[in-house]
Amino acid sequence: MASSTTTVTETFWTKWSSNSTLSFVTRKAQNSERKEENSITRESIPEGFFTKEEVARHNSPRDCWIVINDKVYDVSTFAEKHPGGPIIFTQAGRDATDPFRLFHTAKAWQQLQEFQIGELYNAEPVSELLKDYRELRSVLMRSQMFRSSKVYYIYKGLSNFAILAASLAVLNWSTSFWAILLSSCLIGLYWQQCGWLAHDFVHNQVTENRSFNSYVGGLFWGNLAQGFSLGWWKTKHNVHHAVTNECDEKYNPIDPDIDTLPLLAWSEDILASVDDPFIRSIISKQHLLFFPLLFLARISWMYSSWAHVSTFEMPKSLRLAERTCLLIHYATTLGIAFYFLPVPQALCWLLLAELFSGIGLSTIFVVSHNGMEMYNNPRDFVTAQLSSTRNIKNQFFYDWFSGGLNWQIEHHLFPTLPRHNLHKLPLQELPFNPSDGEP
Ligand code: HEM
Repeated sequence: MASSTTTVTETFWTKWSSNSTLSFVTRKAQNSERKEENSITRESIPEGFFTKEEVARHNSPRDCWIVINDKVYDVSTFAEKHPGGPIIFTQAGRDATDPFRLFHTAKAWQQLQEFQIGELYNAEPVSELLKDYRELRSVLMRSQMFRSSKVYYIYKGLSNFAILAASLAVLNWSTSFWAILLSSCLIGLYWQQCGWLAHDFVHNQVTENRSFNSYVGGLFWGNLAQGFSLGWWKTKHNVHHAVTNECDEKYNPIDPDIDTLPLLAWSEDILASVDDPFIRSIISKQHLLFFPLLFLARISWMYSSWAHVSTFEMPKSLRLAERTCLLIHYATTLGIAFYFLPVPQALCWLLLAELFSGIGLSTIFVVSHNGMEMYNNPRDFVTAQLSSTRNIKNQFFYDWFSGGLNWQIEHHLFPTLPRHNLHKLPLQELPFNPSDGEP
């Protein structure tokens, strides 16, 4: 059995190398098929069937159809009540089969049935790439690869506290310039590492209990330890996973992580969408602004977090929990600074810690996605991920420093796969239990 597993993974990974050709060929084939479909009239389609083009016209929040496994669903009445929030709109008028699989439990698959209105007419056969991806996913499920090691996550939590303790120990030992520099660097690292741990919880990698992951793991490691809002980050990050590096045809980002105008534009097409001469002049300096801005990332994200928990859109109890945890974060950080250091040095320590943590977080994102393709022609999930996501060759330090996100492609294809299993893809011989099916 193990050898068949290896074959599936090998086949899938081999195709990555020829992916751009594959996507070009697939697109060409789709275009010619589209021309043929245009000649199809509504009368010639059996009752209960819809063409891809018909589905694509229902592409707004109030009129939202999606396709999953060649079945057509009208989610217009549900979209605003969706527990995962507005991410559902990113799939309006599209085939959402693979993004849907990323995020949901059996409960959502059941609920989905309520919304079916028909089936896709003349559904195209699934590409070999997608077929392999889906097969690989089910192999990983049957091999228990989505089960986390609790020991690993306890170790991660404890090792984060060890970094915090080291930072405090340095301040306790000396308040010299070098000690302040080292301690602020360590606390910045602590926040960054807490961020990766919150990331794992919020992706439901750590336990199967989703409420525990978000409201215990996410609130503790995200809001309290790291100082970012769970709700703000989760909504933004899940959308980033569903439509990585995607812009609309007017080059407005759909992926919020590349929504950096008026400071940075990630492609010439995005730049071309900017008319304002003042903004163009700022962007023309982006090669100079780029690295300083990366240092400021954490300050900007803390601002967005507080702005998020100040709105009244979230449930009252969650807002209270998020705010309380954020306030504890601010109070403990200020408390540490002013307990150990006089005011000017304390302020320097705080600023340096924010800057170090900012660059530590943002560089991981930059190397993983920026400089990869930005696209406005929606394509299948796997092709989209492969064209917009980059791995960094594993080194022990970088693996640890980046929270395992040097395996960014694997992470994007399987966001709920625990961090400690990412490096086992693609060629590892997996333990295989044929009795465990896909949920
Ligand atoms: C009729 C269509 C849909 C239904 C019935 C549905 C239902 C649900 C349900 C019940 C949950 C709570 C978690 C769970 O029990 O699985 C959920 C969460 C979520 N949904 Fe959907 N959903 C739909 C479409 C989509 C689409 C198209 C996307 C985007 C690709 C999406 C993204 C999410 C996300 C990101 C979450 C949050 C997951 C988490 O808490 O970790 N959903 N959805």
